[in-house]
Amino acid sequence: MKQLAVLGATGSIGDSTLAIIRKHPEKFKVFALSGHNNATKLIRLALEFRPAVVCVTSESAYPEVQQGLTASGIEVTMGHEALNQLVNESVVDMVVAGIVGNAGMSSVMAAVDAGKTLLLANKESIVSAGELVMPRAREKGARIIPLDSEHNAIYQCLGTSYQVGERPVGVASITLTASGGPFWEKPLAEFASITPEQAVAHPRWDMGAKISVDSATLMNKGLEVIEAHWLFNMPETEIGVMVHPQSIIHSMVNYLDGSVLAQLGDPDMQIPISFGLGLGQRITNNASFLDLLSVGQLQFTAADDHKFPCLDLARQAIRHGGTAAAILNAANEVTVKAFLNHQIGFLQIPEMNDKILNSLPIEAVESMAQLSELDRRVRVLTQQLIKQAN
Ligand SMILES: NC(=O)C1=CN([C@@H]2O[C@H](COP(=O)(O)OP(=O)(O)OC[C@H]3O[C@@H](n4cnc5c(N)ncnc54)[C@H](OP(=O)(O)O)[C@@H]3O)[C@@H](O)[C@H]2O)C=CC1
Ligand SMILES: CC(=O)[C@@H](O)[C@H](O)COP(=O)(O)O
Ligand SMILES: [Mn+2]
Repeated sequence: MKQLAVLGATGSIGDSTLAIIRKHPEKFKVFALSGHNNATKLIRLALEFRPAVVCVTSESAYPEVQQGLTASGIEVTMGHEALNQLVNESVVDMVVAGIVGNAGMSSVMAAVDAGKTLLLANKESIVSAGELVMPRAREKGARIIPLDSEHNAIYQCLGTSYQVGERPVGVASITLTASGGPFWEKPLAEFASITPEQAVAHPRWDMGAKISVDSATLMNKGLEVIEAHWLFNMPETEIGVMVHPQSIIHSMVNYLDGSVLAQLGDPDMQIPISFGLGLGQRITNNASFLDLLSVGQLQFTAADDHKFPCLDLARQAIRHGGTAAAILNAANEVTVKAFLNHQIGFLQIPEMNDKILNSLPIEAVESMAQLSELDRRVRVLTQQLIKQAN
């Protein structure tokens, strides 16, 4: 029986994870759940899964959750410090990192520091702090299993002896597939009028709002190139991106001898998450089986950097090195939120991300404290830029 801490349990990754756990009560026990603002859902999940601890990271949602769980005997804690403590509990075998954004960074580092098995969906923490997280994972013996569908696909193709963080042997390059998002075929001239409602309507995946907007700008693919750079220890030049609108091939490994291995499946996060939860062993989930005859055709095209500049911004950030990716990531979190709140237009997301990335000094990455302070500073500067534009 594996004891799990499911962070971001109230979100989309939380939903997919808990749907698999529901199927395997003999294999998994939920030790802890975390949520931020959605008190009602967190209470409901806690009463269903009966964890020992529930952590509410938002101060304003805490009283409601505490009250809702008083009679249950479940311990309710509050804040990110408390979250890091529960991740560190000796009984925890696996941590599912399903928090969105840089807010997940300290708990990812806490899991790595505690030498836990980390099932990683929260890509932003690796984008910002990969230079610190990866060596610390090696030092502490923490096993990282990527849940992000592309990275999980690469991980599956690399085989069971591969350890995340190693440079894969015999590999010339990897290719990350991208759906292209909802605007792949839309003319650039129409981008200025794109609404948040249109942007979150992803054609293939059912995900949270932030990652859905990232998919629409192709920043998601940019963040994934940076994530792959750290997880697979590969240079940016060996990480290709190909638009594949059907989202059936989740990514590919191009071996030195010309062989290409790919992982295929219906676009359902339960597939990569169940591979992670099973620690490489196949366990059942609720996903459908792929029927290629009904899919019919698989298409591939090159990414369009002119229409979607965010992908290239991410490549620039890797080439700059140091704190560049953390700057880009923080700016993007703020611009995406402003777009979702109707404060800026769709085209201003890449424009402002570019402006922030290319106006701040880039430093060597030294500590988590430095990255947290930088994150705070970039958010303030990006907010100022948004204010000036309005
Ligand atoms: N959804 C997907 O299919 C995929 C997601 N990912 C990655 O997984 C992560 C989660 O994405 P997704 O599940 O879609 O996002 P959601 O928006 O659906 O869920 C986000 C979760 O994080 C919690 N949360 C939000 N803000 C904070 C905060 N400041 N501190 C602590 N917790 C917070 C939310 O709590 P609450 O709702 O209670 O406020 C919720 O539990 C992202 O990094 C994303 O890029 C990667 C691949 C696929
Ligand atoms: C499910 C998943 O891993 C997402 O990151 C997905 O890849 C988003 O789709 P895009 O390819 O459109 O970014
Ligand atoms: Mn992905």
